[in-house]
Amino acid sequence: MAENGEFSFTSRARSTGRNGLPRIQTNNNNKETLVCHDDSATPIKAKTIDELHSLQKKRSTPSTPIKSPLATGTAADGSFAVISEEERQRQQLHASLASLTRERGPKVVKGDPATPRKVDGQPSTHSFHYTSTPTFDDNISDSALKFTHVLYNLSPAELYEQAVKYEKGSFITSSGALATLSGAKTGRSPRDKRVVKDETTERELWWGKGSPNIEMDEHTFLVNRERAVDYLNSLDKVFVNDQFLNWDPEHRIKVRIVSARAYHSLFMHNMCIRPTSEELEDFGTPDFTIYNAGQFPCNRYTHYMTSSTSIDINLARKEMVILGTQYAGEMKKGLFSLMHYLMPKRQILSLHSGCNMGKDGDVALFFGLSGTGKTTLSTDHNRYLIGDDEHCWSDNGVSNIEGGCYAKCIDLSREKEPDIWNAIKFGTVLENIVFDEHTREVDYLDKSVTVLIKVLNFTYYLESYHHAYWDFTAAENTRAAYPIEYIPNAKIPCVGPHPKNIILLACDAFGVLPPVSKLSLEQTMYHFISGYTALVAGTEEGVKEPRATFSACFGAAFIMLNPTKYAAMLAEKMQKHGATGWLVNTGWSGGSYGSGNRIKLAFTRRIIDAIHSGTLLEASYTKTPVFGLEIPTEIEGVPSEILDPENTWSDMKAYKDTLLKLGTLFKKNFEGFVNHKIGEDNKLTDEILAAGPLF
Ligand SMILES: Nc1ncnc2c1ncn2[C@@H]1O[C@H](COP(=O)(O)OP(=O)(O)O)[C@@H](O)[C@H]1O
Ligand SMILES: C=C(OP(=O)(O)O)C(=O)O
Ligand SMILES: [Ca+2]
Ligand SMILES: [Mn+2]
Repeated sequence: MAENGEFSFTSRARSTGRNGLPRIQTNNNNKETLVCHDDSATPIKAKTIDELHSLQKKRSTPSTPIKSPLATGTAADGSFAVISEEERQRQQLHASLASLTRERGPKVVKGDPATPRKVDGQPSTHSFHYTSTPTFDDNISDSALKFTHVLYNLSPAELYEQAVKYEKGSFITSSGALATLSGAKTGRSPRDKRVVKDETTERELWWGKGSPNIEMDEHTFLVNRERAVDYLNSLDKVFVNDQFLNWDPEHRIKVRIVSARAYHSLFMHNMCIRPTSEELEDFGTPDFTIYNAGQFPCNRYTHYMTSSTSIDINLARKEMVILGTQYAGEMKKGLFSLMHYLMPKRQILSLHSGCNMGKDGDVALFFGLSGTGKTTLSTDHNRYLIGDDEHCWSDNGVSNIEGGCYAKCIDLSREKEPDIWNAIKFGTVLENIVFDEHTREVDYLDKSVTVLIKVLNFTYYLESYHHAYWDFTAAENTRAAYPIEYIPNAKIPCVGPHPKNIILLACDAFGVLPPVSKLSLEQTMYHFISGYTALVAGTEEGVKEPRATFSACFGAAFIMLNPTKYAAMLAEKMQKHGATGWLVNTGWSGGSYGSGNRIKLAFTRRIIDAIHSGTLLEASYTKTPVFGLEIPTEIEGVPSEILDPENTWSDMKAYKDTLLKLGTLFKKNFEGFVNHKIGEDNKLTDEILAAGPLF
């Protein structure tokens, strides 16, 4: 017989029950009651499982004292009506989701349909309370009667749960990041980006050859908008994010993002500026709204539609519609296009650049096309990160447009990029990466998901001439999106003084541009307008060759006005603030792709260090043929022989041919700009022209 006081089989005589089975006794002293009694735990308040679960979640406390439930507002007829703050917000959301052609619907309800809210107490910032909570049955009704549940500004934890529960391909990785799939598109679709041409935009925007703005009319926009809104309303629930763009408080823009996926909502939560609870309560009407119905295609019978994807911007309506692509970068870069329109109107220059600041307040901008190193090089353990991709330069200095970073993570390593590596944790969205099914450890070398898409793009090629281009942005485009504060030395608020160094990044897969050259103002403008890079894309399996890309202002896909407008503003600002321009090749050395190698990241970092510290400005220089670039003879930590590409190629004829080939490509590209005036007179324009390759 056990005497340890925990439990024992007691003697038959004393404990046999009606069925003759011995009772279990936990306490020898408790002979009277003879019930199982666990007194090791403290008693809990809940009497039922449901009650217990209700204790698990504490209601968010409103950040400001609850406003009187009855606030005054003005009704449409001008009379004073009494509406609550809740009702005002509901009407706001309803307006965002309403059809423009149907009078009834949708019925907008805040909160998850799967977890109906209790009707009691005070309103919280995150849920509305209704006397009759809709059930799933309501959704079997027709479109005018069904409920659309709005999941409004959910937290990352809530979005994780939504993603893992309802979205195929969503998993938590070993470091806590949310792994997602963006579907068939793993990069942007620049040939499917359309802008409504109306009287104003016809006059103001850049149209025609070289412009990223493919025209569409207002009516077609509305057809696509309705398609997106109908799709969103057909769902049980949609996600709504209300957030900000631009850390400059004077020029902050309020954006609303309506989307169907938790992935999209979390992505934008990370990428836009997150409002405080107070700011959210006073958010009001957004300045711009995105309708992301990316899972749903556009209709090829609709005028202007050349594929099943369309990303449509209507500046007059302050709206953007996404159909047929779930690549989240479309939203971020779509808003960037908007800023490229709004900011120059206010004499503020919008820039496709990374930005960081030294301990002494020296600011550097990093311009470059996708994959040239803006994110990698602006993330620098010895400097404050202002932002990795989109900035504004105003009379006050620089400000980041975004609240997060979007890093490429192909071949990412902890050793080479520790800050980005460590940012991939809970809250971070990881797109299209591959992980171990059991340990959930990510294999950053694995390109399987994005490689598969190369084949898909080839299918598009057969389907339509419009897609007869190589999609550079999609290949090997695995990505991580994280809030900027995940980088330990982020500068919050993300603003800084006027830049001292303007670094133009080019990934020259031809291997003929020097690792670094110091530029005159005219050369800076020439290379800024050219916007050169050459990446490598596999055309057929096993055959890879560099291809030159020229993208005005290092971001032609996003600019709205003629490139000369931005160029003139940059020249004026650089002159006024005495900034120095640099051209840094983060691409190949010792030969083109195939024979040479990509310049080691460690060497590029030493080059950038020397720019920041000012030592490179003091170095001695020689001039290169063809491009006329000033190259330093020595940089600490970098082998001197690689500073002049001529020294690194073994085949001198091949080097000279390649150099001339690239020079010719530059000249040809610039022909498109020779007739445009930059700045007040023709003097600067002529000087910029003369700053290009001469041979
Ligand atoms: N010398 C180098 N300089 C910069 N990046 C390099 C270099 N060598 C390799 N890389 C890789 O190139 C990629 C640059 O991408 P990223 O910084 O995201 O570009 P961007 O932000 O301009 O699109 C990263 O994956 C980085 O690791
Ligand atoms: C998000 C993008 O930006 P980048 O590659 O310049 O970082 C993109 O081009 O899709
Ligand atoms: Ca980037
Ligand atoms: Mn970018």
